[in-house]
Order: sequence, then structure tokens, then C-alpha cells
Amino acid sequence: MSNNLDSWRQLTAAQQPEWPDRGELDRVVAELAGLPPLVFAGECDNLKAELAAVTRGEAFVLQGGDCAETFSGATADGVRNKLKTLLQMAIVLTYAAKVPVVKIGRIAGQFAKPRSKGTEVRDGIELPAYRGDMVNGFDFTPESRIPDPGRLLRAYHSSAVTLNLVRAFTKGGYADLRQVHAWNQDFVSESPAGKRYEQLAREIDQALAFMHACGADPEEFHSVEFYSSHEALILDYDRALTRIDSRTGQPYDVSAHMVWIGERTRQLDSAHVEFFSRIRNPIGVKLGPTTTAEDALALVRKLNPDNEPGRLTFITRMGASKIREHLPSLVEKVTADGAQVAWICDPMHGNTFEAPSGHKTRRLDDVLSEVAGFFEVHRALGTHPGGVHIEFTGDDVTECVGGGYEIVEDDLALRYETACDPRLNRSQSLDLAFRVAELYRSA
Ligand SMILES: O=C[C@H](O)[C@H](O)COP(=O)(O)O
Ligand SMILES: C=C(OP(=O)(O)O)C(=O)O
Repeated sequence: MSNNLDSWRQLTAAQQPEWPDRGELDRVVAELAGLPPLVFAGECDNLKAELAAVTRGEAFVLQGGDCAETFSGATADGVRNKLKTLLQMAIVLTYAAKVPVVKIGRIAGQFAKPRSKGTEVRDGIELPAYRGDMVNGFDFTPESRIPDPGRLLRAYHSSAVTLNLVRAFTKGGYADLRQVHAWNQDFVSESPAGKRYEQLAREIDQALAFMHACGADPEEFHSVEFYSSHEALILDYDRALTRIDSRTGQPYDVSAHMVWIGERTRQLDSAHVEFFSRIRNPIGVKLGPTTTAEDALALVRKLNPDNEPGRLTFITRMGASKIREHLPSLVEKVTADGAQVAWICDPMHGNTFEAPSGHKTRRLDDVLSEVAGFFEVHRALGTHPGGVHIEFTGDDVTECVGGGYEIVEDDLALRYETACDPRLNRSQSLDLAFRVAELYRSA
């Protein structure tokens, strides 16, 4: 395949900022192109191999993090809390699924957001929509909402800081299995939802005690592989961070291990699909409820012509009320075609609604119902429910309703901190992990 990494420039790229100063953008892009990679191509290949195991039904993906990372959120506490929650979820899922859990953060690069409207109106004042810290500011002022190419550089540096913390936390003892399990025991004993999971937590405890007694103490108990991912929305940024791998001569987007194409930019003839067809990272595509099997198969042919397992993951986000109706024919036809793809479920983006207070929110029950539907559909077809993709934070925010502490719509204003869509808080995320574990065990 020819590696014209700029072929996308001839095509329509939706959701791109209207940069006021093209010259400044060109200067920033040139600077980005000279900066070191954030990840190595070999690490991307390792993730691809792990995702190939997911495709074969031998592993499960846990992908999650902020809807929109912010520059101010790149702190040691913020990153640690997110990692802690994700590791807690992973241990429960590993025990229940009896397969390795591939851990991927929506982290260290998730700074750009596609929006359904170009502008936002507040009290009769209309301003350009916030498009993520990589593009413009969240403050509702005309100055802040002007796209600023300098933000692409800040996104790069913020990603580097975050990745540095991620690597230190995951390799430096913080991910110790017994420690992570002890945090889960705290959740089970202290949270209102926890009671239900006592039995599962006890079993994990016994399994760990047994392995300890046997003297098993492998390196995997003390550190974990953790990968970064984001929606590669702003093509100038991801193109500037694409490098030719010296081992293979192939291009990799070294801004993250995995990148995905969003539901709003996945058209077959789009600039995004063209750009993704040229890079060699493992990639994802979000598929909403209007996706036809023909759309999915055309994407397979364009994005994974060699049918390489691990290269392509479909992240379905149908909505709780639609998944049981729409997902079966998609999975059935893609599978019948012999396409090697991993299927994972994003139970967030099809379940957003606006509360009377004006806050965007999601019901934990809808999220759980979509995940349950995902398992039901795959079980009925004999295919592998390969993972979940969620928006969450390790903090006790009040952005989604429901859960053990029963957040109701009137509570949303108490701690609503997301810069874009509502995230599950720590307790709701753990609740979800234990529920997915129950789904596995009920198989
Ligand atoms: O995270 C996803 C999208 O960016 C988000 O759902 C768009 O939200 P909007 O409809 O408020 O623009
Ligand atoms: C925008 C997102 O999702 P989708 O493309 O599925 O709407 C997202 O995951 O941030």
C-alpha cells in the first residue's frame, strides 16, 4: 500500500476547527512534527497483538476515561484516581471473565470533541461551541472560544505529562494486585451497592490467598500494561505526530497506542477514514444505531484490507433501547463475511439525555442495560462480547444518575465537573464492573 499520509487532505474533514490564522497553524504543526513520539510503534504492535486475542475471544477490553480531558486535569491526583478505578474494575473482570483484560485509557490525548452544533447559546448569547482543550477554551467568552493552534502544542505536552504519570503509576508498584483488591474490598464493605458483590470479592480474596500460599509472585502481580487512546479528530494534530517506524518502514500515529474514528466522522469517503487507512496502529470505529452491515463491511475493506486480527475494533454505541434490535444483523453479517474484528460496547453515547436542570446526563440503569444487551446479542450469535468502552472518572462527581448512592436529577448540580459529556463516578464505575462480572458468570 502506498503511504501517502496526506491523501486525506483532498477529502472532506468534518468537525475541524476554523483556525483564524492558517499561518500560525502551519507553524505549530511544523513544530509538532519535530517533537519526539509519545508512544513507540512497537508498543502499538503489542496492543494490536492483545486486541488480536480479543478478536479470537481470548481477552476482554476495558477502555475508559474522561469524555474530554482538560489541561488543568493533568495532575498526579487526577491521573492516579482514574488509574486506580480502572485497575479495580480490571481485577474484577479478569477474575470473572477468566481471560486477560486489555487496559486502555481514554487518556493522554483525549482533548478534542466533535459537537452536534457549531454554536452554544446561553442567556441569548451565541458563541462557538467548546471543542475540547486542544481547540478552544471552556469559558463562555468570545475570546476563549476562538480556536487557538497553540493549544495543539499544549495538548502534546499535557499528554506527555499524563503518560509519564501513567507509566510511573503502572510500573512503579501502585498497580500491585493485592493492593488493588484491598481497594475493592473497601468498596464492597463501605458502599451501599457493595453488599451485592461480597461473594465475588470473597472469591477473589481466596484466589489471591491461594496463589500467595503457593509462592506465586509473578511480575504481572506488581505492574500492568496500560495503553493510551483518543479520538483522532483533529487531523492536523494526528498527522503531525505520525512517524515512519524505523523497524518496519510503516507509518504510526505515535500520539497514542490506539486511535479511533467517531460516529460523526466515519463516512467511507471521509478524510478521517482515509487518514486511518494509512496508519498502522490498532484502530477503532464507533458505530451508532444507523450503521448498516454494508457500512461496516465497507469500513472493514477500507481499514483492514489484509483482515489482520487486532487492527480493527468496532465500538458499538446503539443506546439501551436499540441495541437488541440493531446489533444482531451487524454482527451476524460482519462475522459471516469472515471479517476479523473485535467488538466492544460503548454504553455511554447512545444513552445521553438532558435533565430538566439543563445538565446532560445518563442513567446508570441504561448503561447497564446496553451492556447486558451487548452480551445477550453476542451470546445468541456465538460471537465474543469483547469489551466495554466507558466515560468515567475516579472522583465522586455527580454527572450520571443512579448507582448505589442513588444520585437523582436534583443532585446533578452538586458536583458536575465534566467539560463535555457526563461520566460515571468511581462508585458507579465499580458497580458496572461487578455487573459485567455477573454477566460473565451467568453465561
Ligand atoms: O462526547 C461526545 C460528543 O462530543 C458529545 O456527545 C457531543 O455532544 P453535543 O451533542 O453536546 O455536541
Ligand atoms: C464523541 C464520542 O463518541 P461518538 O463518536 O460515539 O459519539 C466520544 O467517544 O467521545
